[in-house]
Amino acid sequence: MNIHSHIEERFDMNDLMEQKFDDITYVVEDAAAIVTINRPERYNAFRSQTVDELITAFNLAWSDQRVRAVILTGSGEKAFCTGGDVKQRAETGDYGPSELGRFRIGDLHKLMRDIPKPVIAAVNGIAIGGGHVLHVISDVSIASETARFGQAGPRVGSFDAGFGSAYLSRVVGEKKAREIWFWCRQYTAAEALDMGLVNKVVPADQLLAEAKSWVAEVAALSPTAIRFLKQSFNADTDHQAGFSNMAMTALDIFGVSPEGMEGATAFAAKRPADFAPHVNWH
Ligand SMILES: CC(C)(COP(=O)(O)OP(=O)(O)OC[C@H]1O[C@@H](n2cnc3c(N)ncnc32)[C@H](O)[C@@H]1OP(=O)(O)O)[C@@H](O)C(=O)NCCC(=O)NCCSC(=O)CCC(=O)c1ccccc1C(=O)O
Repeated sequence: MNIHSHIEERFDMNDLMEQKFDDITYVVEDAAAIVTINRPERYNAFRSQTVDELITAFNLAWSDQRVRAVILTGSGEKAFCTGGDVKQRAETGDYGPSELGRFRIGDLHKLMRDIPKPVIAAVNGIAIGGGHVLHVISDVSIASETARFGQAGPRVGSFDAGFGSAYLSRVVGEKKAREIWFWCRQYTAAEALDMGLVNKVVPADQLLAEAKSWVAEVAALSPTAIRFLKQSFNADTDHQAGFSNMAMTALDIFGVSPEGMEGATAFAAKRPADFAPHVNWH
């Protein structure tokens, strides 16, 4: 018995896929696991439960011998993912209840890097904040012509001082990464292509077909070579996981501070945040 049949015997993937998801959908089609964030009424912002479900989905995709690459996308045409659910944060100061009592966004980032199969972000609309980070840490990004990109943390009292900033600067360079974070501007798909933030831009109605064709193409290649290569690319930036841990701890404290809460409360109230009382440089 080889290792693969052993795994299949112990874990019937069809049973595992019976999992019920509320915030995402998960389907396996040919060699592709398609993970769709499904909270269109919140522009696919994630809460703790969404992150729990994404972690389950990526673990399923990792174990499923049929799956050769994962496509991560968002439901609807408006948004890929708009990051943390700011309305939830304004309401409760956190991202809501979770399976293990923790908001495991850092675990999700690490899992997306560690899964030994390419992760393809199919960016179908706006990717902002923590949603932008999800596409940045994906192995490749394919964008619809209507997609928009940016970070929003400093506008809503948040930041990602882990992969979201350090790895972004590896992708687009220090100057551009600092511009993206410090000015919280939004960029078109064409601009994203120009700065090397995405691999390809296609018309919106061709996005999923394009992503699936990338899966079919990579599925014909050596899975072990791809696995080694992904781990080799990661090895060069894996130390950033340490910064990420510190960033999560910092954000736990900052998120509920008066300055952090002003950003979230202002967003929920649809008014500009007033950060002036929080200027405090020693
Ligand atoms: C995305 C917008 C620019 C879209 O603007 P617009 O087209 O004008 O539409 P709106 O009317 O604003 O939005 C439509 C509708 O969706 C709701 N919505 C949008 N985004 C969110 C959200 N993030 N949370 C909750 N709800 C959202 C919006 O309120 C509207 O609802 P109505 O009921 O119709 O009013 C614009 O919407 C926008 O700027 N959105 C906020 C983007 C944002 O600030 N995102 C959060 C950034 S901070 C973050 O993601 C933290 C990430 C994180 O959790 C983290 C923590 C620790 C370490 C690392 C991370 C990490 O990196 O992930």
